Amino acid sequence: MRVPPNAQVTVRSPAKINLGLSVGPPRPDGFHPLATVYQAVALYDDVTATLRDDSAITVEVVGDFAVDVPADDSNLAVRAARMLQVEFDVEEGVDLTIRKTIPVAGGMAGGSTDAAATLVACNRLWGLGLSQSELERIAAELGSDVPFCLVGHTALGRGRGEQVTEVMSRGTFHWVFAIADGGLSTPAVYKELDRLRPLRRVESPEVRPELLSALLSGQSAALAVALSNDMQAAALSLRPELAATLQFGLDQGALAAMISGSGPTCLFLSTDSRRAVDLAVALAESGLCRMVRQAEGPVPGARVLPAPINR
Ligand SMILES: C[C@@](CO)(OP(=O)(O)O)[C@H](O)COP(=O)(O)OP(=O)(O)OC[C@H]1O[C@@H](n2ccc(N)nc2=O)[C@H](O)[C@@H]1O
Ligand SMILES: Nc1ncnc2c1ncn2[C@@H]1O[C@H](COP(=O)(O)OP(=O)(O)O)[C@@H](O)[C@H]1O
Repeated sequence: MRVPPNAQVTVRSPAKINLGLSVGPPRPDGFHPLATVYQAVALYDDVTATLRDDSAITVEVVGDFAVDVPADDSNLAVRAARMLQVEFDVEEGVDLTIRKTIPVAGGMAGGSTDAAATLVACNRLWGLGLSQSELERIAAELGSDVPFCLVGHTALGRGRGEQVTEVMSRGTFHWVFAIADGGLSTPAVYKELDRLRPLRRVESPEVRPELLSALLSGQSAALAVALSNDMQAAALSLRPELAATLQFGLDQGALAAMISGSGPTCLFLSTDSRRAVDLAVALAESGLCRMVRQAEGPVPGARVLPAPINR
C-alpha cells in the first residue's frame, strides 16, 4: 500500500562490529557460511534523499572519508535506490547525499549501512509503504551485511551473514576504534583466510556460548574473553603492522583488542567511558593509526531523523 511521499528524508545508520565471527569453508557459490554476532555501534553515516521529478539517481558524498567513496553508479547507496526504483516501478528519482563518518573498507560495513539507510529513506520518500521484512529481503540482495544494518542492536548472523535474528544483550559496551591508513578488500581477506587454512579441516561455523552469556550478563570483562574473529589472522597476514596497534591498546589497559570484521580497523573494549577516552588519547598520540574514534554499542539500525523545524 502506497503512502504519501515526502520531499526530503534523512536516515541515520550505524557502523557494525563482529563480536564473534566464525567462518566455515567456502560454499559452491564462493561465499563463506558464517556464524557471527553483530553489534551496531554509535558511529553513523547520514543519508539524505531528496525527491526528483525525473527518474535520475545521483549521489554526493561529504564528510571525513568522502574521497575514498565512489560517487557513481557503483556506490552501494545508488544500487539500493535503483533496486527499489526498478522493482516497484517508481517514476521519480532521487538525489542522495551521504555524510560519511564510518571508515571506508574498514571492516565496519560503511557501504552496507549506506545501502540500508537508502532503502529506508527511499521507502519513505517514494511512499512505497514497504514493511521491515520486505526491506530486509531486498537488503540481502544488496550485500550480506545490509540486513543487519537495518536491524541494528545485537544480532546473530547466519547463512552468508544475511539471516539475522536479534540476540539479548544487557547494558552498554564502550569501544575505541583505531582507523588504519587505507582499507582492506573484504574478498581479498576471505581469500587470504582460505589460503592460510587449505589443509586444515574447517569446522562448521558456530557462535561461542560464552559470548551469548557474556552479552546477557552485560559484563565487559566477560565479553572481553569471549570475543573472537576467524578473519583476524588473514587481516594480520595482509597487514602485519596492525599487530603493534592491537598490542599497544592492550598495554594501555584495554580489556580486549581485535580486528573489526575483515579489517583493517582495530577495535578495543574498555571498562567505562573514562577509560575509553584515555585509551583513545593514547592511541591518537601513538602515531600508529590514521584516526581514533570512540563509540558505544549497541544502538538501533537505520532510522529516519526528525525533519528540521523551519521557523
Ligand atoms: C567480513 C564481513 C563481516 O561482517 O564484513 P566486513 O568486515 O568486510 O565489513 C562480511 O562478511 C562482509 O559482508 P559484505 O561486505 O556485505 O559482503 P558482500 O558484499 O555480500 O560480499 C562481498 C564479497 O565478500 C566475500 N564474502 C562475503 C560474505 C561471506 N559470507 N562470504 C564471502 O566470501 C565474497 O567474495 C563476496 O563476493
Ligand atoms: N556508500 C559507500 N560507502 C563506502 N564504500 C562504498 C560505498 N559504496 C561503494 N563502496 C565501495 O565498497 C568498498 C567496501 O567499503 P565498506 O563497506 O566501507 O567496507 P567494509 O566491507 O570493509 O565494511 C569500498 O572499497 C568502496 O569502494
